[in-house]
Amino acid sequence: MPSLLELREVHSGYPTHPVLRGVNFALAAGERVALIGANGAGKTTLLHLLVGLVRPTAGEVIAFGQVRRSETDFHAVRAQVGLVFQDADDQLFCPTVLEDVAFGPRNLGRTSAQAKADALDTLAALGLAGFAERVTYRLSAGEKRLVALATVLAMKPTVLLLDEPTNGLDAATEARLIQYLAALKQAMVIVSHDQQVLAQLATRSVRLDSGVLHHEPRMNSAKHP
Ligand SMILES: Nc1ncnc2c1ncn2[C@@H]1O[C@H](COP(=O)(O)OP(=O)(O)OP(=O)(O)O)[C@@H](O)[C@H]1O
Repeated sequence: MPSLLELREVHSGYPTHPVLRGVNFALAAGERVALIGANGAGKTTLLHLLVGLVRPTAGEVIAFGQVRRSETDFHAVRAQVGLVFQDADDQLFCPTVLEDVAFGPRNLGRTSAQAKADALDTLAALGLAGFAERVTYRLSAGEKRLVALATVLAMKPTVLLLDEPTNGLDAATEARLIQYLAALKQAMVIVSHDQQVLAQLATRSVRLDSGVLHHEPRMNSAKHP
């Protein structure tokens, strides 16, 4: 099966130090891959490479069968690949929750009525019905995390990249979120240190260590979609 997203021999880093050294990674349809590794291992960097927010110093990024290099290339990728940032404050910038969640669908060219409907549907599906008129900056950290996820899901992306999606959630909300994500058909990469995510959601995992990506044995406990 052709990959949705792929990194081939990718190197990345900053003038002071290398972060990734020759990483090979491929995400296929239906997979939910957990990306694990110590703090500072380069997990966020890897997600950002997949959507062109960080560019490789060597190697190739391939999305939907095409090598992507320019900002225009990645603009098209970002219309189909939804990234939920590690810090929800990087995702939310509108006065109200509804405006934030409708922003993405509207930006993709949907009518304002359709964007609003998509936003309200997504909020309801995430158990956030009633949040539409809330003031975004006054939400709790956990509420912000769920709304940040809603901003991405409302765009109905083909692929989801989730950077520590369960951080700061209470146990009941986390369980509900995992169940919700497990029912989605989209392929996803999930950066997580959370055992529940690994056990219940991931279909396999990869681990970054000293800039090298290790492919872990396949997991059996999570159900494949
Ligand atoms: N703009 C930058 N300039 C210099 N170094 C950076 C920059 N952004 C990230 N780094 C460094 O790159 C390394 C990888 O960072 P990254 O955020 O990808 O790690 P991570 O595995 O996601 O970490 P965590 O689990 O703590 O979120 C870290 O050492 C970080 O300090």
